[in-house]
Amino acid sequence: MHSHITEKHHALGSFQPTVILHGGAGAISRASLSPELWARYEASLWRYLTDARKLLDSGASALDAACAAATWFEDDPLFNCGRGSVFTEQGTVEMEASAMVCSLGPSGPPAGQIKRGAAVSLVRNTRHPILLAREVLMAADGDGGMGGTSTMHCHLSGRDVEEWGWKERGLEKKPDRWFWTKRRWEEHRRGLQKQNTGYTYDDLLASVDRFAATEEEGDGDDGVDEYPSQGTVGAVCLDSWGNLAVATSTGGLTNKKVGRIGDTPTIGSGFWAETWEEEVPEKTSAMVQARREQNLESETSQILRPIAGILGSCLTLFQAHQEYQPVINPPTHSPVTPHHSPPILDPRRSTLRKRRRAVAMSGTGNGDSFLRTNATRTAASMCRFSSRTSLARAVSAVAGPGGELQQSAGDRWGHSGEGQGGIIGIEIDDGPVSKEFLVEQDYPTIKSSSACSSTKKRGRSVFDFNCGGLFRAYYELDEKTSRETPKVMVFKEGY
Ligand SMILES: NC(=O)C[C@H](N)C(=O)O
Repeated sequence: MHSHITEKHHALGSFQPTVILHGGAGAISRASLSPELWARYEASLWRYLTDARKLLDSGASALDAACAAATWFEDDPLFNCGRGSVFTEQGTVEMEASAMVCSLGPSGPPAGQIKRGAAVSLVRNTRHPILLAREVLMAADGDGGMGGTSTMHCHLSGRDVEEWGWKERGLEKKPDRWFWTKRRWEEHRRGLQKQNTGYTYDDLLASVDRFAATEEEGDGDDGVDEYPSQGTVGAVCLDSWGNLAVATSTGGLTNKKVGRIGDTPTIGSGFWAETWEEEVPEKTSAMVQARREQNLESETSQILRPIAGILGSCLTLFQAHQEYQPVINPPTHSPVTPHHSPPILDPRRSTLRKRRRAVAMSGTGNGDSFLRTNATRTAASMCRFSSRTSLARAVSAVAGPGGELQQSAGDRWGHSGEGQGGIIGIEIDDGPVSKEFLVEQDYPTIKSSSACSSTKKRGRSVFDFNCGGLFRAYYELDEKTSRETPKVMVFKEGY
């Protein structure tokens, strides 16, 4: 089943691999999610989480592991992607997928670095749309019929790219009915209730298939009736070399217009990965810091004492303009406020060093809202342009309660699915900075911080959502024992 691991590396690197998955977000409630149905989601998420982690631990790259996890979801009719995708208004299936990578590792560019991100949309008959997105990501000049500048395209759509995937890249083609599930069909019909024509799922199966029927058929009845489909899937992986990768796959929204493109294949909206370098105060021991401060005090007083009287008020003004870094205040609309104002760091008191950081994210929810807010790049930009902002904080500001997505729905919030969603992600950096420097702590960062005794550097897995639930799976770290435990959740609290 898990046949998409392509690379094995012999020596593992200095990062502790990790993975976080989502299986969709939306107005999920206990009433709509029976214990039996939850048990099925939990089992699938658990299996894909632990299997992806095994791949990473045995040397798979972040891109391989993230794409492999997405293919497992794509074959699982429980989720709205691949087999089990929702129907369009016209009763067709149009899938979308994307992949993106970035790296902190010193060992050269990871797979796909040249292009970094790529996506496909309007995919109808490819068994694993995520593998098609991956092929577009990897396509290089003179390679398999996508020569010239076309190799640099980062979003391809429709029949031609599918044909290329099947013919040039050996991807698997499946007939329409492979993707049709009774559950999605019922959802589709319920959504179109007002125009009910009495056309049934059996009629659908009997209708003209674009291909001859094959031995494999869609999962006719998966026993799931009521739960509204939100199940876009996403996998964010960190491999041992400090590469981050994100893979996202979806059937889109139930009864979407034919031809509608959502956030999943739109770079910066439903997925993003980015690395950068920034200057931060070096983490120094308390003694060194105290000595430095003493020296600074005495230097300052030697210079200033004779002219203190004259310059007094001017100096105050001058210092006010020497603040090291703009502090991003939490958005005023967000109920999430840090308990303390972080101190302003004086560059004269700290040695600056270069720090490399990287983040990768996958979103799920109302894709049009993700498009309108450019959700995932917005969160990355908060981190990038204020080095004091953690990914946990940025994700909450965008996808948490009262955040940017919710705000974007305006008066329509709560009346439709607009604005609803969630984001998962992983953040890594190449070394610690003083705690006071960071504006964070009060956000749902999963305990996986670098502050543990292991010699491996760790990523920080994060998530937040503004709606009833987010199907998610990740590893939680016990800082005392350094043991990591797989965790599968849907609501804020346990099921
Ligand atoms: N369930 C989802 O996440 C749907 C997807 N974001 C879309 O709007 O296409």
